Amino acid sequence: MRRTRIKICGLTREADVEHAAAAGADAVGFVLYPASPRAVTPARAGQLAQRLPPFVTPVLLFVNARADEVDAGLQAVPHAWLQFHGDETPQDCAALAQGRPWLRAARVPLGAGAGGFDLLEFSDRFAAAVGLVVDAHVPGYGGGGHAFDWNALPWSHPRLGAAARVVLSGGLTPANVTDGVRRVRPWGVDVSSGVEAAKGIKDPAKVSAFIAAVRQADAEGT
Ligand SMILES: O=C(O)c1ccccc1N[C@@H]1O[C@H](COP(=O)(O)O)[C@@H](O)[C@H]1O
Repeated sequence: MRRTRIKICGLTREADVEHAAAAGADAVGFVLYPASPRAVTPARAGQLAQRLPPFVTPVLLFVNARADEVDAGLQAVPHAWLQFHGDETPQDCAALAQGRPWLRAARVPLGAGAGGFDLLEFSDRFAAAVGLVVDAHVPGYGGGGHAFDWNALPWSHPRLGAAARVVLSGGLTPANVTDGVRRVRPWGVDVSSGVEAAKGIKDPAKVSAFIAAVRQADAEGT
């Protein structure tokens, strides 16, 4: 059976970290972007990451961060993966990551079609990324709770390795993620708004429902 990897992002509370891990998340995200309503400091991310059991990966999310800011995050959470969600070039990402695994967010315009966004070109440009978080283009760079047109991109193209590098993101919810996994067949999914009670506050029932909805699509073998 396929097993779509699941990242729950934008955590700010110990209880939410512990629930996400217990419910079956593969990764949790901490937003180190001060302008986000879900922002945490590096020190706080370090405290939260200590609540994770083995094999659940902490991911530090940055938007156009300086090297010293990324360094501070990695000092606080040394085993973290990195997610670059801004305008970083491939060279920026490689330099900032210092050999750590990193993901790069792609931002697909909203509305019908992909609005000129070329996923294959993006994938080639960011060939050194371990994964591409394919998100909607929203103000504030991300976390907007809006889904783009999943039918507009060539997910099964061989240049994407049958979507093996794709993490579907943007406006996912317990109600739509089963359909998203069926259509895209991504390696993973990433969610923030769709499992929240309020910005930065996760709803445990929504987190559990989201993970169950992903597993439903997995069980269908699609
Ligand atoms: O969560 C944020 O506040 C955020 C801010 C800046 C960049 C990215 C952010 N979050 C990421 O956005 C996507 C989609 O989120 P949503 O599910 O639509 O709310 C996801 O990768 C978040 O990690």
